[in-house]
Amino acid sequence: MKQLTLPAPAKLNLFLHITGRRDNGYHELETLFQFLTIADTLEFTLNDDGVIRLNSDSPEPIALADNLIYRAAQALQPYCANSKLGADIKLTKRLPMGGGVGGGSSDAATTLLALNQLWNLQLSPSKLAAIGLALGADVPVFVHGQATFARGVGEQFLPATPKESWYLVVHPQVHVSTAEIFQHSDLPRSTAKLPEPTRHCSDLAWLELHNDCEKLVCSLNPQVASALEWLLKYAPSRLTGTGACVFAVFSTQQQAEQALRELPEQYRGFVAQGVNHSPAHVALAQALQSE
Ligand SMILES: C[C@@](CO)(OP(=O)(O)O)[C@H](O)COP(=O)(O)OP(=O)(O)OC[C@H]1O[C@@H](n2ccc(N)nc2=O)[C@H](O)[C@@H]1O
Ligand SMILES: Nc1ncnc2c1ncn2[C@@H]1O[C@H](COP(=O)(O)OP(=O)(O)O)[C@@H](O)[C@H]1O
Repeated sequence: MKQLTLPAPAKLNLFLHITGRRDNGYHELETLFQFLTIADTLEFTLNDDGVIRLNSDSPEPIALADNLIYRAAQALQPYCANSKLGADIKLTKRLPMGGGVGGGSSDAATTLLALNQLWNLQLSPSKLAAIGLALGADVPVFVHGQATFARGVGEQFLPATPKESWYLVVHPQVHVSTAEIFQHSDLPRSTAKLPEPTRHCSDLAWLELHNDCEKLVCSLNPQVASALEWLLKYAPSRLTGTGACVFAVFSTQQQAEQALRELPEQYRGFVAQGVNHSPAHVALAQALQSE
């Protein structure tokens, strides 16, 4: 295999509870991840000069050394017996950056999955997830590729099967710093741990759950508050991750598309379906089958 094109899907945190804080400052979370059908696209072409090149159409350029795609590829190079193996990578960016839909983490995970194949490394999913965790807390979820109830700081996973609803995701066009939210003194940090996580994930009792970052993010960013207020006129709605994106849940694509048509022009938005198997894994399996 010399070429591989894979999606890097978005995620939503259908809820996000903060249940404590560790001595190192990191927060203990309980959160439900589901993938979306909207994705960045990454095209990988094997080269034999040992160099990793990235060609990105991203509207917000990132220095190569900071790009999670480049960092993921670099993290795999020590596992390559043949030091002449490199990759030319083309990124088509569709996901809003730093919006709580996980685009950077997903790009990193797709890079790990693709180069594991192209460089024939045969690293297990657990090994790839461990390499990914060093790049970001959400990377392992994208590497495993299954909707997940996660506990701790990105290290305890239970497969989940939330309803594959349709979502209208709205980006209020502001940037929220994850680190700033987690450092804030007003962030609630003591939500009780869920007694029986699997029950909550399979029947999607998520309306009874919440996102502990939502109130603080809304109070610091009036644009997020007003986007959420607008969405709530249409359907149950919530913040994803630490924002800035907010989402509303609909039973049908038509309902979500209808609300999108009425989106005020100061926001950006898209409609996508929630899926419990990552589109990256579906595409990888198809590529391997047609080999
Ligand atoms: C909380 C989530 C939920 O999906 O938010 P989003 O980034 O998606 O909005 C993520 O796990 C975020 O993951 P990621 O964005 O990779 O965060 P990291 O780079 O690992 O951490 C950024 C900063 O947030 C704080 N942080 C992050 C995760 C965590 N469980 N506790 C923390 O206190 C730390 O101060 C850290 O330095
Ligand atoms: N390929 C990439 N795509 C998006 N963001 C990236 C990428 N590489 C590095 N980053 C950095 O990671 C940060 C978090 O990215 P992203 O995953 O989009 O945010 P979030 O976790 O809030 O959804 C961005 O603000 C950006 O600085």
